[in-house]
This record gives sequence, structure tokens and C-alpha cells, in this order.
Amino acid sequence: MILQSGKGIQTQQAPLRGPGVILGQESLLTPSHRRAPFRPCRQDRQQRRQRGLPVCASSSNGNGSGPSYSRNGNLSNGNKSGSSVSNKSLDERILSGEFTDQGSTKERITRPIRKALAKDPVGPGRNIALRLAKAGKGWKAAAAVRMPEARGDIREIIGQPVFVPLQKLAMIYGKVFRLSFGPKSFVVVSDAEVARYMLMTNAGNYTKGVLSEILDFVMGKGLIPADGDVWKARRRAIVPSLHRKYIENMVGMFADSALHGVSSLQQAHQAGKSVEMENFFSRLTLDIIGKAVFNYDFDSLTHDDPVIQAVYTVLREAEYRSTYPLPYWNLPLMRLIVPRQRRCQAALATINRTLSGLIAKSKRVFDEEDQEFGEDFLSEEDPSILHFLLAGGDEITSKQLRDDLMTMLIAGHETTAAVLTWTLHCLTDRPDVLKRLQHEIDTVLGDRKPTLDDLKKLRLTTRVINEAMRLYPQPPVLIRRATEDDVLGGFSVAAGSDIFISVWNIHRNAGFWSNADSFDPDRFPVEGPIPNEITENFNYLPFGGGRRKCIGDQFALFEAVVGLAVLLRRFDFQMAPGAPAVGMTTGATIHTSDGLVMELMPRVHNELNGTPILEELAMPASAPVA
Ligand code: HEM
Repeated sequence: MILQSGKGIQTQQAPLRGPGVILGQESLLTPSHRRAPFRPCRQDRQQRRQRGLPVCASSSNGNGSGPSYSRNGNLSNGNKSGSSVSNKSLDERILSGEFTDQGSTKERITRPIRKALAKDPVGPGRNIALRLAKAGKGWKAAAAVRMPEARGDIREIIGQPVFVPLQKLAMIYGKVFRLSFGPKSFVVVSDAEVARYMLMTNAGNYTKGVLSEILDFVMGKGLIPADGDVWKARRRAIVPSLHRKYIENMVGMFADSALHGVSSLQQAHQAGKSVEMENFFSRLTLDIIGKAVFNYDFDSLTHDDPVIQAVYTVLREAEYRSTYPLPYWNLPLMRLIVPRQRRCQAALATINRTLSGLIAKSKRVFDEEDQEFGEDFLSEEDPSILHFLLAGGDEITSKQLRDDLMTMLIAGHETTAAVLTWTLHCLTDRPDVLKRLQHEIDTVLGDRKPTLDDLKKLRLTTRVINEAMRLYPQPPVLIRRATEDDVLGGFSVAAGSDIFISVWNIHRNAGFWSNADSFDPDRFPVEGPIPNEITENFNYLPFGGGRRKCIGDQFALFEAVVGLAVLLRRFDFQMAPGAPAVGMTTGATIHTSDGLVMELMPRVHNELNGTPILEELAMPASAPVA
């Protein structure tokens, strides 16, 4: 049975999602169930009729089921009806050569003229033909070194999580290729060395491009979308807030929040209900980031706050705007007339009011504090990043502060929730790893709350999360725009080009990773270093790399380790009977298409000393509510 509660953790209801990421006006990273149903183009419809495949809108995977990963991690078509246009027809289209570049267009066009002129035995036509032949050779040579180009219909590509067709196309077109549809095109990079070059060596040549455009109304000039001097100044101001003492402080809070979550899960179990774990993790990580960034308790594990609804309304709006062809919302009148735009404006007002309130409250605490702060500006009453930024005494506008806080809220919440969701999913397929993991957690922690020192000892737990982040990178694609002409992988790239670095492809490159599609945490030995982009030569980029690398990497890894350890100490998990198959869709991160509905079994005995676990559990002060 599935938990249907309108409050607190939920199950069947799809979790609230983050923004899609746009390509021009078309989103490639938007959950398919939120998009308008796929409508095959006329030519496709004809081909499909000839093949006896359905052509109506319902033939798409607009129901949200994308390709899923089978138990051994291999790619399979996740479409339930088996009649999707997506995978099968893309394969067929690739094989048919539809996408294949036909060499030099100029040479092709002039070829019949040249042939006709060449028939002139002595006249001027022969000369022109010779010249055309020479020019044609040059055009052909130029075309030969031109970047491979895949051409097609964007609707074919966006009918499924974008990184899946990009992976297939990369197998055909190589590690750097151009994907074009109509007048729009972007470059897809699937190569570790090229990624290193773009993210590190020549990072100055790349901005966030299209990402900043779509996120502007949500994050403004926050750290993720910002470029140039604003980005430099804000990065310099914010990075020191995540210092060691702060993180140490946070680890205790991670454990308290996870224990609060455990009590909700326990109640669900007692009521005989299954739990949709993606929704659960989304709420858990939102509660954590609220406390960490503004010292604010959303307590979303137990109730739906209007602020939370407002945050998700604007995230969904970002997603919508990334897919809608006409940016009508730029017209002020439309923001007043169109109901969804009015709702968005109201949500933005709620968020801004709340953030202003939190900033004012934190300022008051700071002004009343009668203490000298060290360099860490750590306050017992308000240990948040917001307090750090205020105490740092930087000149900063309220708008910039708001943008920074909003960015951290979003950046630090959906990503970690997705990592925990997919980690649990990977573990359901590997009971052997789960057993070893629980043994490690029992041995290192028992029923204690984890400390920073414990985290160093939870090595297998960390590697399990590292490996889940390799298979399911969040986000699966990094977006950049070239500011100057450049050369990527030997191919010219013009200034202004939009580029997708497919972390998904890099992480699953069989040329570097053995059994690339399998979940195998032992590929990162526990006695070795924690893997990152440097240890793996940019073949592993869960937190990006170079100057724009995630600033919350340590925070997030610790949060995930604590969350997983607290949960697995107390519960065994398995897919609930009748739970939908786990498919993928994309927002800013990879989401499940129909949730991760699991059944929880409390672990009754600690294997080491035979003591009951949940009975011993010291609950946090805040009363849990289901
Ligand atoms: C497991 C969780 C997380 C993952 C997988 C993750 C991943 C990433 C990645 C891949 C980037 C680079 C994006 C790019 O190059 O385009 C990034 C940037 C960023 N992340 Fe995270 N992140 C996580 C958690 C967090 C947390 C907890 C915070 C805040 C406390 C955070 C704050 C940021 C910020 C501010 C940036 C932008 C940095 C810049 O551009 O200078 N992230 N993250």
C-alpha cells in the first residue's frame, strides 16, 4: 500500500522538480511528462504508418516513462507500451544515415554543372569545369575536417531524457560533434580531455550562456548563472563560508534532520505504507539546506509550507519557459493577464518577502551579538551561511544577497536529493553491497550520530555514493557558451556556440571505465583516495571541475553519507510490490519518471551485538509527524 498522506512525506505524487535547461527555446532537459505530447513531424508520421507504428500523440513517451536501467545497469527502453518513437526510431534513423553529413554542399551542388561543362571538348566550359573540379577538391577537404554533424528533428531527441540520445549519437559521431535541427545547433562534448580544456585550461573562454538566460528570473546574478566580475566577486565572498568548522557543525545537523526523517519513515512503516523515496529525499535535503543557508526550518518532512510551494512554482515556471517557443512573459502586460504568470509573480513575491524577512532576522541577530567573531564568523545562535555573509562585512546589495541565497537553496537541494535517490536505487540491485554497507555502518556508528571523524571511516558508504554519482551524474550535462572562437578536439568552434559537456557520456565511457554501465563501488578501492576529477583525469566530474567547480562538494558528500548511514542503520529497503519500474526523466537533475516507491523493513537486530535498533533510537527534540 502506498502512503497517501497530504502532509509530510508522500509517495505516488511526483516529487517537485527543478528547472529544465534550455537550448534556445527548446528544452532538452525537461521531464517528458511535463512537456506537450510529442507529435511526430509529417515525414515521421508517414514512415511510422508504413512501419505500422502508432502516430498519434499518445504514442510518445509523454507519459513520463523514459529509458530505464535494468537491474544490471544496462540501457533498456523504458517505454511501457513499447511503441515509443524515441529509442527505436532514433536507432533506425541513425542507421539509415539520415543524420549523416553528406560532405561539401557546394561541391554537391556544382557537381552536375561541372559534369555538363566537362563535356565541352575544347571550349571555355572545359576550363570552368577544371576550375570547379579544383575548387570542389578544396571544399571536400574542408568538409572532411569539419566537425561531424548530426542533423535531425529536435522533437525526436527531446522525447526522452536528453543524455540518452546524446550517448547514442556520440557513439556514431564521436566525442565532439554538432547536433543541428533547423537553424539551431549545439556542440556535444563527450571527451575527458576536451572537458578539462573547457573547464580548466581555457575556462575563461566559456560562460554559462543559455543557462543564465533561463535562470535569470529565479537566481538573477547568483553564483550558478553569474559570469564575469560578478561571479568572481561572489565566489570569493561565498566559498570561505563553507569552512571546516562550519561543515563540522553541519554534520550534527545532517544527522538530526535524517533522524527526524527516520521517525516519519517509521510511522509510514507502522501504518503498513510504502514510501516514495525521491519525494522523501527531496524534503529531507530541503530541510537541511534551509537550515544551512538561512537558519530556517522548512520542516517539509512534516508539512507543506507556502514558501516551499512558491519555490517549486518558480522552478516549474523555469522549466516551462525553457520549452515554450514564444517568450511572451517578457511583456509586462502578459505577466498580469496570463494566470500562470500571475501565479509565478505571486510566488516570486512570496519568496522575496520570505528571504527579506530571513535577511532582516539574521541582521538583527548579528547586530545584537555581543561577541568578537574569529575568521569563521561562526555564531551559535545563527550558524548559517547568511550570517557568515553578513558578518563578513562585505558591501553587498540586498538583491545580490537574495540571488546568492536563492542559488544556494536550489543548487544544494535537488542535487543531493537526486544523488540519494539513485544511490538507493542502485543498492536495491546489489543486496551483497547493501549487507557490507550496513556492516560498516553498524561497526563505525552503531546508534551514535555520525561526527566528522566518523565520516573518514565510512569509506565504503562514501564509495557507494561516489559510484552512484558516476552512473547518475547530477546534472548529467554541463552547459557553456564560447565567447571567442576556439578549437575543441581538433574542430573549430565559433564564438557564440552553445556547448553541452555530457558528463553522462564521460562517466559511462567504456574506453575508460570497465563495465561502465554496472554499479560497482569496488572500482574505487576504500584504501585509495576519494575519487574526483583530478584523481580520474577528468573522466569523473560529479561536481564539475576547474574554476566553476561546485563549492558545496564536501558539504554534499557528507550530507549524503550521513543521510544514507542513518537510514541504512535502521531500515532495510526493497521495491514495494507493484511499484512502477524506475525510469528516468530530466529536470536540472535526473529524476525518476514515476518515483522510487519502496517498502521499509526496520532492522530489528544489530548483527554485531544483537540489540534492537529502532527501539534504542534517540529521537531529536522536534516531534515527528507523518
Ligand atoms: C550531491 C550534491 C551536489 C552535486 C552533485 C553538485 C554538482 C555541481 C556541479 C556539477 C556544479 C558545476 C556546474 C557547472 O560547471 O556548470 C556545481 C556548481 C555549484 N554548486 Fe553544486 N552540487 C551539489 C551540491 C551543492 C551544495 C550542497 C551547494 C551549496 C551548499 C552547491 C552549490 C553550488 C554552487 C554555488 C555552484 C556554482 C559554482 C560556480 O559556478 O562558481 N552544490 N554543483
